[in-house]
Amino acid sequence: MLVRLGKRFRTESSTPNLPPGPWKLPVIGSLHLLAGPLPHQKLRDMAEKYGSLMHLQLGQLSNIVVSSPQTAAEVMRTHDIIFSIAKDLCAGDVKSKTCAIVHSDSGRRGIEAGYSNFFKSRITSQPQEVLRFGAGFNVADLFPSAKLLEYITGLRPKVERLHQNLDKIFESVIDEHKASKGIEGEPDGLVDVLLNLQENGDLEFPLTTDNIKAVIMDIFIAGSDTSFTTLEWAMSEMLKTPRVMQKAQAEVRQVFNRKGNVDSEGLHELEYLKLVISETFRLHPPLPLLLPRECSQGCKINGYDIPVKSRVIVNAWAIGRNSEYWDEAERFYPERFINSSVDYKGANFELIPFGAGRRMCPGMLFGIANVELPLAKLLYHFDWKLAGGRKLEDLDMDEVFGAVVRRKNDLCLVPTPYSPVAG
Ligand code: HEM
Repeated sequence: MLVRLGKRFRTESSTPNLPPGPWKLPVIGSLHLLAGPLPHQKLRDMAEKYGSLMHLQLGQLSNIVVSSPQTAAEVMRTHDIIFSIAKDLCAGDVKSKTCAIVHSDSGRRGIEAGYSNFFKSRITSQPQEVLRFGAGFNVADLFPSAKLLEYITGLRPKVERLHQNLDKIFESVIDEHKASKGIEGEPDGLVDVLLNLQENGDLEFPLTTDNIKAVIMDIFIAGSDTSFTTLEWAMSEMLKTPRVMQKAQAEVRQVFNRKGNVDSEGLHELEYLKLVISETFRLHPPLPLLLPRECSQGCKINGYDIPVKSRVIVNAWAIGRNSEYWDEAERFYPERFINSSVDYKGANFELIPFGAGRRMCPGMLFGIANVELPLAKLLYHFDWKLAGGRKLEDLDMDEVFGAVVRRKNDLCLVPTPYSPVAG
């Protein structure tokens, strides 16, 4: 008996004190509870029951789900060094190069020129596919030791095909840029900037052609759907709340009527539009679960043990709709940001559409510009109504989950051109 008791004592004392979480089945853990199309919503519902720091066993993976500003601050500010972004999404070395390039001046100018060239050409549906695979909720991802699952579920062949397609596109883009190097009148785009950096070697690290491809991919994948989705949600919410649409439109037209068109110079005068964008980020952060992090060494948070290799998921969507922090949290009400010190730049953990801490989005300023300018143009040049004579009450706000959460149903609108003279 004594031996038995001793064994039991040893086992109990070595059992980690995990954060609370739902019940689990053998092998799949709590995977069945996450079934359904919108994991960020399911995770929010579970967090209401188990708390803002929750343990969730999914297959072989131990997940820690964070759903409140305080816990997010604790994880992303205090424990940032311990949690690194999960390595399947991040060939770490390439990511740091991307960040350095996005932050460098020539990098930023190149990205602006490169974006328009790229969208004129061939990258169209690929970003969505990459983001879908990157979301980390594929069954094969949850059983990392069962390599066969990658083939049974078809994940590996699909990812490899996508990889080959993208590689061919990037290869041909790089070749074209090498061939047209030095042609007068051609502005330097992103690829030219990267090729120059590779040739002149003025970075702290050598830049290989594979690195260049990865950086291009990172920037276009991370920057295209995120901005577009925000634009679409902003338009949807304004249509649902005509008062906001009219106010935003009146502001844009008042600022730009003297010029007759919208350009980036007057954008800083659009104070109300900025509130609209903040409110859109609060209700519709394009990456609702940010990017998953991995715990590189065991640690304690709020008194609970966080095991090494746990995947840490921060539910930015749930945080933005947390009624303890936001009055009438589900209402689209841009005025809530008037005289508010809360913004989305990473210091206020109740609003983190760009993440926070060391791994915060390095493309934030560019992302905002990508939303502000087109939104101002849409509002200035057109009045909008729903297509097919549909009523505003019929406009749904259903979501579909990829790594970017976008509208489930397309937003079909009829534009009526606006003329400043008639206005
Ligand atoms: C509305 C636009 C955008 C939103 C909402 C957004 C949001 C985010 C979020 C939430 C993350 C993860 C941060 C974290 O987990 O803490 C991220 C990472 C990243 N974003 Fe953005 N982003 C946007 C636009 C852009 C643009 C335009 C670029 C590039 C030009 C970009 C490049 C990146 C990169 C490279 C990372 C990975 C950083 C790392 O791993 O350390 N993003 N973004």
